[in-house]
Amino acid sequence: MKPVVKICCIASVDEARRAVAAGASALGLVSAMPSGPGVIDDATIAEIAAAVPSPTRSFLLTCRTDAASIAAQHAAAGTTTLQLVDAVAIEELQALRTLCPGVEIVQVIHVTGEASIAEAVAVEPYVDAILLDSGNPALAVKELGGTGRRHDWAISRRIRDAIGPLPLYLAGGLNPANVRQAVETVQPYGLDLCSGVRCDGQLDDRKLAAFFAALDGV
Ligand SMILES: O=C(O)c1ccccc1NCC(=O)[C@H](O)[C@H](O)COP(=O)(O)O
Repeated sequence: MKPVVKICCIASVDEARRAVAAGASALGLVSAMPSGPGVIDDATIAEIAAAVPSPTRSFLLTCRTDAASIAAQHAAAGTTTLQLVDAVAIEELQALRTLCPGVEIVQVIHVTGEASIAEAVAVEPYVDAILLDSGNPALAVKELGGTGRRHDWAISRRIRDAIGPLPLYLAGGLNPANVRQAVETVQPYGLDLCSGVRCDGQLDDRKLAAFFAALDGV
């Protein structure tokens, strides 16, 4: 089945509309992060989320790790989905379920090596989807996304096979030239990208169209 596409680092209502028109079924709104090119302020996140037409989903990307704080941020943002870009303790994931009933929770795993497989398997029972990305949370200034880098898709495929039917998104350096190989290798439920459809930080309609055209051929 052809993967759904989430366009991330959306920075304005205009970018949101253009991404949806191109074929995106989800949009990513990046809140305060230790690093990265896609961060926008909380007021802009709420403005864009309110303008996203149903059934398009709006993902709030947060690096917070305590349930109460994440739930408060999500309520203020008005988004449909939570994307946790840093590791969150199991007890906090359980608390988040109670605090945000009905809200889809997507946990990011940064694929840094074989240990990432066990990390994904450990969180699988507590989340609605896993998103594999290419950050490096071990750095002094954490990298938690928007790197434009690929990771080892062979490990991503092993994670796909290890977590059973749970939806799996693939992110990290995806672009029109490599998306076909990415889908054939990993067989993800969804694709997520930021830098591959941008020029000088701005969403680029030609790159967007090229990405969806490349996906049509998969
Ligand atoms: O873009 C950022 O600044 C960012 C920072 C911290 C966490 C996530 C961030 N971006 C959101 C995403 O989920 C990206 O789509 C994902 O990391 C892939 O980015 P890219 O490799 O540039 O396609």
